[in-house]
Amino acid sequence: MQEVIIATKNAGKAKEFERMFKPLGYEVKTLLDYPDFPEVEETGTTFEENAILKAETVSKAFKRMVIADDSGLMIDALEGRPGIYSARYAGEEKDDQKNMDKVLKEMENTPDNSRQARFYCALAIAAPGKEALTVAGTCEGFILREKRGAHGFGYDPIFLVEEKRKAMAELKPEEKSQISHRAKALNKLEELLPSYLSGDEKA
Ligand SMILES: O=c1nc[nH]c2c1ncn2[C@H]1C[C@H](O)[C@@H](COP(=O)(O)OP(=O)(O)OP(=O)(O)O)O1
Ligand SMILES: [Mg+2]
Repeated sequence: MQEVIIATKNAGKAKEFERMFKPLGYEVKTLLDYPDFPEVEETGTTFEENAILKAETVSKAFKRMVIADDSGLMIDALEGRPGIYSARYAGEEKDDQKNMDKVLKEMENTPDNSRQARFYCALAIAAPGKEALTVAGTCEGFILREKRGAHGFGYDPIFLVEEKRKAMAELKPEEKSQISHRAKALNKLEELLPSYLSGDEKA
């Protein structure tokens, strides 16, 4: 089976990429398979910049084609926060429960009709000798008032998926990987991949 390297140390993302790449005939390797590889610092100001940083750093080190994911939750009532700071919203330890608790607290007094939010996923692909390319996907929804469901990772328990009327964490993994921001971005990447690999980057 062909192999694809995803520049992530996030186990939740790794599982989702495994599920999404399997039908395409790819075995997924992530940085969890290379625990000594240092975490890439996310110094960019956009999801796209951070995804490129991660993809290019790992691609240069491995001399291989690499895909990276930078993603997060954007809440209208919080002017787009936590945004690119989603992973460390409640501190350096990247604790999903603490991050969700902080959001729930900040949204305590936000009325039901003002709780719109979206997940955003930027994927970057980098390969030796090629300029990196990015695509993005979003998933629309609302911030719940308490955690619901046990699937997924990150902010999934407090995010009501608009088209499903269920918390993201209540969706089975196969359902999430049909409708998620990550799935939509990956669909776009799939379309662009042949021309990227053949070197015709403008196509
Ligand atoms: O489908 C999702 N469902 C719930 N939460 C999600 C999702 N997608 C991203 N998120 C949240 C998790 C984390 O708080 C942040 C990603 O931060 P982000 O820097 O991209 O990932 P990370 O540091 O965990 O791993 P890495 O950089 O090694 O890929 O957004
Ligand atoms: Mg990160």
